[in-house]
Amino acid sequence: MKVIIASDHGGIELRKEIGELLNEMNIEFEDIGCDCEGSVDYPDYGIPAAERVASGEFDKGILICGTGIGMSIAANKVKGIRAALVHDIFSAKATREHNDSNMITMGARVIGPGLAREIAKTWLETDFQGGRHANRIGKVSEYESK
Ligand SMILES: O=C(CO)[C@H](O)[C@H](O)[C@H](O)COP(=O)(O)O
Repeated sequence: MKVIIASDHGGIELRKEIGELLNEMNIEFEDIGCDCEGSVDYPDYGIPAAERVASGEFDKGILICGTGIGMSIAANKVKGIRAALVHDIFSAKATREHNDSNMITMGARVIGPGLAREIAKTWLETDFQGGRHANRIGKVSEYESK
């Protein structure tokens, strides 16, 4: 599995924490920043990361901003991306099983590093269930392709 991670200025520390987790899990990943002193705009990092997941270069992506909301909105504009804003373990598991989410977003101003690590680990280790959920995802993809 190959994972891409990115954040804006609000998520730098948490993104580094997630990078450490990926190292511990022996998961190959690329960290595309930001490595910035001041403020940056989340679409400048979230959209390129989402494009690289949508293209198949990466299997999954983890995006972090202050709230996770901006990153989620931006990533979901990219065709083929199912980015889930997740701040609890139940949703982390459910969004893999039911939504086959290929990205998660988290807010570094919402949750702490311990929970963020557990969410990322759960999400990375959970498989899509297919079946009725595949039909539903198909309907979203069909609409997206119009
Ligand atoms: O949460 C975010 C977007 O949904 C961003 O990470 C920022 O935290 C938010 O936009 C606030 O930005 P600021 O420039 O740090 O005030």
